[in-house]
Amino acid sequence: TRSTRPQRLLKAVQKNATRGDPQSVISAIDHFCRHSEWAMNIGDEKGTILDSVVNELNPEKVLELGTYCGYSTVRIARLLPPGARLITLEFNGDYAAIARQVITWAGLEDRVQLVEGASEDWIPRMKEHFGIETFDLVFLDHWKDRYLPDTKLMEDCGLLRKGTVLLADNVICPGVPDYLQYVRNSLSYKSCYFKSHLEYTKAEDGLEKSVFLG
Ligand SMILES: CNc1ncnc2c1ncn2[C@@H]1O[C@H](/C=C/CNC(=O)c2cc(-c3ccc(F)cc3)cc(O)c2O)[C@H](F)[C@H]1O
Ligand SMILES: [Mg+2]
Repeated sequence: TRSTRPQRLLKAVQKNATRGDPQSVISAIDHFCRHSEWAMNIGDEKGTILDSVVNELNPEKVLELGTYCGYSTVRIARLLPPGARLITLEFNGDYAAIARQVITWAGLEDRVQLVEGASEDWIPRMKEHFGIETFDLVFLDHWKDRYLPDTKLMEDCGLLRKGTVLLADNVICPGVPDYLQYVRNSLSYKSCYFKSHLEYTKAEDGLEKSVFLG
């Protein structure tokens, strides 16, 4: 039967990227998505904004909601010091299998913990299962109607501390209106919008960076 797009994306990485070289993995995926088949990775333009937020924070503990093929996982993990940890949640087994291979091709498997499961099931287990008290950075890029409930769940589970940064993809396209309204009006967050474009297109999109104030 015909291969899937994530399988073809992985093939492009294995063909065009150098093992152990995260930048070549990023470039191979961006080239594939720009010239062969569009895929919903954050992409190179918004990816540069993600990079700057990670570099500014120098986070020890990072949570990613929605791994997909692992593109943003590689972007974030390549900037982390060896002692730091990125936990990424993905409940689609096919996507998780592809992402594991992409992350390993980049040579970043020792900094990344890919958990195959749903965010709503695993957010409440971060303390007892991973020994994580709070996160320094959370990257939201999963189902758009889950950004807000999962943010409230993270608050309730005590996973956010004064200064924790939430970075949300797609706040314009496809859009996350309920989440935006919440973080922009809540007294518990200082929020700002980074205007950009939908990956590999000219359509507007952007990232919302929200600092939890405790
Ligand atoms: C709900 N809890 C979950 N737990 C674990 N993994 C999850 C969970 N929910 C989803 N996943 C996992 O997270 C991923 C979901 C990504 C969804 N992303 C998008 O839809 C998305 C869409 C566009 C887009 C824009 C314009 C257009 F014309 C078409 C598409 C652009 C983007 O950058 C996106 O991120 C994965 F697929 C799913 O299994
Ligand atoms: Mg996205």
